[in-house]
Amino acid sequence: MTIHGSHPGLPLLQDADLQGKVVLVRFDHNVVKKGRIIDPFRIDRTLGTLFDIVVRGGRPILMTHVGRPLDKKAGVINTGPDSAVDAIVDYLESKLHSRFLVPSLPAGPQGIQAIDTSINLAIKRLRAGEVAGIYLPNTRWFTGEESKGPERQSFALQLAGLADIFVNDAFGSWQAHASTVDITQHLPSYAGWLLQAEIRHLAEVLEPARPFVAVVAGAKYDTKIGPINALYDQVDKLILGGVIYNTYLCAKYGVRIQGVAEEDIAAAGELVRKDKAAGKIVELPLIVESDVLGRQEGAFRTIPLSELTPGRHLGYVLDIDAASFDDPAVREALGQARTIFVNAVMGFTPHFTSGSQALDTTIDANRQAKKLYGGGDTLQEFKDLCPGLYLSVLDDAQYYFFTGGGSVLKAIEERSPYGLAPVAALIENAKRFGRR
Ligand SMILES: Nc1ncnc2c1ncn2[C@@H]1O[C@H](COP(=O)(O)OP(=O)(O)O)[C@@H](O)[C@H]1O
Ligand SMILES: O=C(OP(=O)(O)O)[C@H](O)COP(=O)(O)O
Repeated sequence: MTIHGSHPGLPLLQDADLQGKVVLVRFDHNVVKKGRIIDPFRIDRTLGTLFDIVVRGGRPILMTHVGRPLDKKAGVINTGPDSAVDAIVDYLESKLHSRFLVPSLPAGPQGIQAIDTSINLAIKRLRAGEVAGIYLPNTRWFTGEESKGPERQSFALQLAGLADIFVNDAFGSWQAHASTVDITQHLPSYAGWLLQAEIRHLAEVLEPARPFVAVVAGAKYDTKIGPINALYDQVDKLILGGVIYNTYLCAKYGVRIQGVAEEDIAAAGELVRKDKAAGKIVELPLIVESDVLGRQEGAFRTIPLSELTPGRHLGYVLDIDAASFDDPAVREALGQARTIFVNAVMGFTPHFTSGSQALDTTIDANRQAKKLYGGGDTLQEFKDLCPGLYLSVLDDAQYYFFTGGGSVLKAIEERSPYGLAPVAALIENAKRFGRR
């Protein structure tokens, strides 16, 4: 098996017979913040799959998750307009000049319990060609999507009942949920065009030209700390920022930073221990402390790491000072690299953006490295902060933009794209349905 070609057991959309079939397709259109599309890049990358399905006679039912509406502590799913798919549907309708139906399903505090029979009329209209597609509500609004109880199986079965075929084109959605994994137990399932392309490009981070430098920052500490620990073993240098860096600094220097939980500091301890022996982490030496969770003149300041004495309590740490990228060790790491993977929003957006901007321009100055970016917010920041650079490198062979950041980290942790649970589920499905 090689990751340059596709896994021989991966069922491919191009091999599916779609004529007259209802095709349930899972995308990662998770690009909506507070009800508005921030950057449609992830949607645009899936239009080829949608076109292919329709052109070959398939009738599509689309689905995606948006945000993280499940409040794990309260056990409540927030089904408000902020995490609705409506903005995605508006975008598709204006881009494709087509109409999509969004079924309205009743939701309680635990989300949507079931797909009721009102969907049948929508499917009838879909089959009759009266609408271009159906777009289901946010998958994470359904009780069963992330549940560990029987609701999960029942949601997967209800989804399967809507369609003849399942297609996964949601590279960014690596978490094993009902709409990415369990559904494959019930329908013949295939990898879409985007998923296939992303898997091919993963070879560049799984078998990288060295030195290989990863820059990881942002806010999703809970799901990224495990993969970062594994990533550490495979990189030559690691640069951290954002909330992830804050937890590392607490563990390393014995300081406390406002908003950083004790259990997160404990989890970062493993990284600190590893780095004592291997010394791969290149520290950004200047951090920005703020008294408020926002930007207020006079309320924030730059602190050098040399002032982090044990026991010191800092306020919020909300950015990396851009001058950190003039540090010789940082310049050397980013300047000498042959492969750079970036899943890194360096500061608390939209208030603090200097760190991310300095990162992007420093990386671009390395003309020999392959530069691979991944992550919804990471790409959006790149585009917003360096619009000229972003446009000029979109078709540059030295750059590649993945539609998921956590997915790339997870694949590195698994050392293979086929270790991603939704991809493994497709391979299992092909065996079960006897197609490979
Ligand atoms: N120091 C910080 N404190 C709080 N939030 C931060 C900090 N640094 C970055 N962030 C936030 O991290 C988010 C991006 O993180 P994440 O979702 O993990 O990135 P991506 O979508 O690129 O994978 C942004 O909303 C940004 O505001
Ligand atoms: O935005 C996403 O991931 P990313 O921020 O790591 O790129 C994906 O939609 C996955 O979202 P999740 O991390 O809430 O499962």
